[in-house]
Amino acid sequence: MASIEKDADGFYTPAAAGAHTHTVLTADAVGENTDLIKSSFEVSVTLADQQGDPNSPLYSIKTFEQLGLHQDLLRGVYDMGFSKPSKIQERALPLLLANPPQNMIGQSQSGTGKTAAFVLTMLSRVDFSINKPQALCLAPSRELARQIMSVVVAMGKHTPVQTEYAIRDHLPKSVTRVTAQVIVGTPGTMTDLIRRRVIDVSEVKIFVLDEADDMLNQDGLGEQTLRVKNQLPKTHPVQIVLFSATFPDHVRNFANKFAPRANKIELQKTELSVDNIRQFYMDCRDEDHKYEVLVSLYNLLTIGQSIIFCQHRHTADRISQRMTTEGHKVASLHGAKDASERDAIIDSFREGREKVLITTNVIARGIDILQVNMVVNYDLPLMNERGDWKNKTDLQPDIETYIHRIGRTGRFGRKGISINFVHDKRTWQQMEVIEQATGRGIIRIETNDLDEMEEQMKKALK
Ligand SMILES: Nc1ncnc2c1ncn2[C@@H]1O[C@H](COP(=O)(O)OP(=O)(O)OP(=O)(O)O)[C@@H](O)[C@H]1O
Repeated sequence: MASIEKDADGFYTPAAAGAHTHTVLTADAVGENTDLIKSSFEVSVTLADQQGDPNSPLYSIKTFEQLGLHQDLLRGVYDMGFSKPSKIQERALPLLLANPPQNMIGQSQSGTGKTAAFVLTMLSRVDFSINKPQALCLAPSRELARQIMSVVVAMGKHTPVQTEYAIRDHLPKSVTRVTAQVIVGTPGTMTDLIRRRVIDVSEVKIFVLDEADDMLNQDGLGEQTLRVKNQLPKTHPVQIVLFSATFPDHVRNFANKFAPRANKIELQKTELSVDNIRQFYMDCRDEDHKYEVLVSLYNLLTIGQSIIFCQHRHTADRISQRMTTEGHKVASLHGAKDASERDAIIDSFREGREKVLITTNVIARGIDILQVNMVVNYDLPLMNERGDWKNKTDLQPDIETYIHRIGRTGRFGRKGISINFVHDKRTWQQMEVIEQATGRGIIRIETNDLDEMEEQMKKALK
């Protein structure tokens, strides 16, 4: 790997922002004035405004043409309806596409378009005349791996790219060789397929970790992720690309070793979450009251779509079963369900067939469903110092998971709201810690004042 010149602190500093243009759809361009068209028109106008605001993470002075993408990929990007790059895309893509390839540690808020940045890089690195794996991408959940793959397929639509999954229960045991060029998966299955030589890594040129801080967490997926990296060829450089909305201090050192001499795009601690997500809390009397409050919110939860996060699988099961018995339509998703069941549940939620999804941290990261306008932290995310929440001692608020959970709403400049349930002094203090760490106010709403909640919701989502 060629060494890279950087500033005295070792960081890449992008050029100062200059003039910008607004891209606004005209009423004629959107056609008839149905509600759906009107709302997509409003979103487009808002996005265009934000993409022209230098303080927004969606801001860019460049066009996709100026970022050095191949014509076929540009067509893919425009087919997806993107008109201008976001800040992370504008800053990261020229560095990611430079030759010789350079490593990257990239940070940008949730919902600001990191996926496109690394997917376009993977597709740019592939030699389509070689039928061997060349780009590997790992994510912490099968749901996220499947979503990333949908972006690879959409952006690569005008290329001959072949793709394959490395997720549990996907490839039949009879498959002995994968010829696809881009492989997206989870670390356990990826390691296994490489070890069994079903995936031949001899031509791999780029290795991407989405949600990289999670993938490198030494008490979680870190060991398996490192195993994949150690299986990669030593005969030629492999570009290592790490992306996340969060990089807590305890994984930064490991990230720097994992992606040596990387170009870095970093956020300040005060910029971690986007301000289009309004945060609220409700002070419940006890655990059982939390359930009653959730049920009382059902009508508001179903205005758009909502995701309810619990700390444990059994809580997700318990409240979804109880709500279902009481006549509400909800789905529940967690890691103890079968692979095929998980796929069916998330697909059905994505298609809007269910409006309320009760889940655990399994989909706290990366999942991109634009209609989700509400996130409820039924339980606040907690962990102990070692990043382990199963061992109940010494549990502290898990700031990173909180940021990712609320980031399931407010995607790419849209408005969203989050509601935290607290029910005793301890949970109240935990929420205070979260409020301080994220630097954003969390507003109280009375548990019995649904009118106030509705009013606040209208204001927040306007
Ligand atoms: N340049 C663009 N113009 C319009 N929409 C975009 C653009 N780039 C990305 N998007 C859309 O924005 C949404 C969020 O993008 P993406 O899922 O990549 O966010 P992310 O930064 O990876 O978020 P997270 O940290 O939650 O994983 C997606 O629906 C994506 O299609």
